[in-house]
Amino acid sequence: MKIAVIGAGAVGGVIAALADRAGHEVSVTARGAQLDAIRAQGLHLRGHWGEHTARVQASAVLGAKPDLAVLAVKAQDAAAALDANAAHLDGVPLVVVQNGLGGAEAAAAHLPTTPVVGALALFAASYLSPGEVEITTPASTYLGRLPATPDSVLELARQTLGAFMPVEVTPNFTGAQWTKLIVNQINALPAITGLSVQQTIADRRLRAVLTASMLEAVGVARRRGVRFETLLGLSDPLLAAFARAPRPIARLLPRLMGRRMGATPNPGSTLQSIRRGQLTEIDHLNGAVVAAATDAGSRAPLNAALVALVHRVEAEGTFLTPDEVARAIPLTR
Ligand SMILES: NC(=O)C1=CN([C@@H]2O[C@H](COP(=O)(O)OP(=O)(O)OC[C@H]3O[C@@H](n4cnc5c(N)ncnc54)[C@H](OP(=O)(O)O)[C@@H]3O)[C@@H](O)[C@H]2O)C=CC1
Ligand SMILES: CC(C)(CO)C(=O)C(=O)O
Repeated sequence: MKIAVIGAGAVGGVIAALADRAGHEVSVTARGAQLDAIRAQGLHLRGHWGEHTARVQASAVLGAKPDLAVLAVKAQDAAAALDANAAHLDGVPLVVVQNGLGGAEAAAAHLPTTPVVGALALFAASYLSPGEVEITTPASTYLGRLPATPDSVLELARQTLGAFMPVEVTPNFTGAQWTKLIVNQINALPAITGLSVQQTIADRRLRAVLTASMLEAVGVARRRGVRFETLLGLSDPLLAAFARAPRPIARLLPRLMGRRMGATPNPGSTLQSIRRGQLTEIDHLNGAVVAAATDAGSRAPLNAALVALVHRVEAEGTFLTPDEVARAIPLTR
């Protein structure tokens, strides 16, 4: 099958390399040093799903219509990437792999003649040098149909991707987006401190901030009537118990999440953008919690403070120490 991946970074690079290893005819779009490296020496995958060098067709924009396309750019780049490739996406099933709320829905609204499947990657991947992608934690990718997407398109995506990577389908995609957004509360602190996800969770001061921001995000979701989908060990009843638990008990949940992530250092996708000197996706992660709170007539001050600190690091290029974070985000409990 002809599979195109738009945005062959960490997640897109993994999917493209796995599709190539499975024998598909793969084309990717990329830019800058990543495009040059893929053209010159292929796309090299390593980590939990083995080693593979994929010699794929690489360009700045797609040159032909594929049978299935995957969009794997950060949220802030999605509209421009869709516009640039729109000529070859008309009627083509498109899997949108994006954290945050509403990425798949926005893509579907942007390209009304393209049937869209939403996807949440639960695996963790790093792209820290051009042409090299690494799986740091293996896990499934959850797929969900949008209201206007035919079942046959979801089934095509499930069968095609599921043949070379672990895939699950959920009927509660909104709930899955919210559970993943709770998991992605882990993204901001590594971007602020330069520490890995595992180091962040191991630090008592940072774990306290993380727990508090997760509790705030769970509260916002509840006020909006969200039923969390079960993923990565987080379920609706578990998150309800987390919200009710005394704070020292609640702080065990990030520890559990860290343990599930394993020992390979995971910078998270937001710190990876900082390390590459790029703007981050934070407005679509903690920023989405702030927007959802505002929509529900309430506030999410901790999530807003984390967004502001990530923007400060983007602008100044200097990480904060855990003590500086604790001073910048004083907790009442
Ligand atoms: N990394 C991870 O572990 C996980 C990430 N996610 C989510 O998946 C999505 C993708 O993240 P991730 O793979 O980490 O991001 P990356 O930044 O690693 O990859 C995106 C790639 O797309 C490129 N790109 C952006 N716009 C265009 C364009 N118009 N044309 C061609 N290439 C383009 C980027 O180039 P450039 O580098 O120049 O910006 C980059 O190489 C995000 O929503 C993220 O939150 C979900 C689960 C895990
Ligand atoms: C869950 C996590 C942190 C995995 O790396 C992720 O989704 C991200 O980095 O954006």
